Amino acid sequence: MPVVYKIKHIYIYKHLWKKMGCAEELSEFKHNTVIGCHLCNKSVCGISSLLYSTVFIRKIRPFLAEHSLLNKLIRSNLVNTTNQVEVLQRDPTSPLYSVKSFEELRLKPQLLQGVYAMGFNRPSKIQETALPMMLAEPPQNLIAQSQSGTGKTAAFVLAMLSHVDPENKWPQCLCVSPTYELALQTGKVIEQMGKFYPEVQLVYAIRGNKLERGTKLQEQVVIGTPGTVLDWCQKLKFIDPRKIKVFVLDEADVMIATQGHQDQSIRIQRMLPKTCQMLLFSATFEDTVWNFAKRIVPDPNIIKLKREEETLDTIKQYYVICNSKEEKFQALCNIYGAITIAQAMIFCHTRKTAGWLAGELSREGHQVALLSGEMQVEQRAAVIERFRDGKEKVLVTTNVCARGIDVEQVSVVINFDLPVDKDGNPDNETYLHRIGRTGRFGKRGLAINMVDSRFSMNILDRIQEHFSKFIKTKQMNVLD
Ligand SMILES: Nc1ncnc2c1ncn2[C@@H]1O[C@H](COP(=O)(O)OP(=O)(O)OP(=O)(O)O)[C@@H](O)[C@H]1O
Repeated sequence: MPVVYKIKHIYIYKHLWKKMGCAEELSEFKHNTVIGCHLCNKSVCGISSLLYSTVFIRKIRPFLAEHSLLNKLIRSNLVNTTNQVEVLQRDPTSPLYSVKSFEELRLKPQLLQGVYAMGFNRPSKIQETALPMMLAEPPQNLIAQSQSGTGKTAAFVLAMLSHVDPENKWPQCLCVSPTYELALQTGKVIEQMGKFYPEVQLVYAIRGNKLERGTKLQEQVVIGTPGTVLDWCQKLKFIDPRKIKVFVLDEADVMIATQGHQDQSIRIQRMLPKTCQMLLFSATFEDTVWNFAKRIVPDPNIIKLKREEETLDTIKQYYVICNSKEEKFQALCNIYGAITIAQAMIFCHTRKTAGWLAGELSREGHQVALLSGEMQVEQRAAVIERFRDGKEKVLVTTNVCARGIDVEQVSVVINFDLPVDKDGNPDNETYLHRIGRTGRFGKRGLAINMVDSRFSMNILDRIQEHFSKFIKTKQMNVLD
């Protein structure tokens, strides 16, 4: 029997360590997660800390591939961060902090089962604070803000499922999402959370889901995009809006950034009964979002963050200086090995740059996915699905998927171009949404901003000022 080191439930065999050609002392990797292959009883080491593991990972990559362990390696990142989440949940300053358990939130047993099956141990701050308000009798309206990836979706999904009367076979909860992809994603959470509550059914009011004229929906929960939901309520009459008990507006900031969505949402809201509970969630609350929120949610409870609380400390932010687009590309190639240990998203300002970058990376032999606005929504959803499954490690995109998309393995976000609005001013909300694709629910994340001109440096300075957050500079080779 070889000597086995046990580090946090996972094993490493000493003889294999040497065989893999690892000259480094084991102690150097003390804090790392180590994984073993259960199938062939061999083992290999995986490292959770992204940055100082690159060389090591390169060395063991062939071994991992041989034993189909690449996916487990990514999982090992998650194993370690479970501890991180638990630590954060005990820190009163963290958005994941909670004093209550899910039991204390008085959820239905079927939902409690669903929550635990999803691997949630404790609620986050937003879940702990918002759920009692949302579940109170009589129902209360709520406008709520919480940082990206802190469990807002899970919070309102639990509220909706708690309010459904499964005996009544008609739509009772209506959730409006700003995009097709987000509607699908939230729908998945509803399906997972409601897994042990099969009497409650869900239907998607999204483009492509064509129902026969005269259909009267029996599903109790409807999730969709504003245009289709409006049609289903008004023109096609699949939904009787007067019977809706809970109305959720998710990602309100994204909603109002999209032409026509604000108007459609208000028209839907006007058809709902006065007694309907209105819930509005957003990660950012600029004045425009506030005005919209107050118009749509009468007499609300409000949960709001201070500006300096909006960014998450678990996401480390840096910037690197390059002199041109080509230099940015070269810099990206240099750290490619590091960013593909887990998954990365690269944001560009235009479809043209995104297309160019994805093409260049592919020419260099890197396997990347491209997601941009001109693609059909179904095509976009398929790209996201492949990325979520880890089939591609790098997703090059524009703002089209900056917001709301939840892929937990994303550990690096790169702003190939900094986000600016149409007047050339910093787009702070988009910045927050983009970097929020990493650091999901307490996981560590890295955001790298590529600065290639005085103009972009000025944008970055203004972003730092806005969030009162100092962003450090780094040399690209140091990042590697
Ligand atoms: N209590 C919990 N315990 C563990 N994981 C959780 C918990 N609540 C949510 N999560 C997980 O955290 C991740 C982020 O949650 P969610 O998508 O609900 O965040 P969000 O605040 O809606 O994010 P965004 O602002 O980007 O839309 C998801 O993968 C979700 O499964």
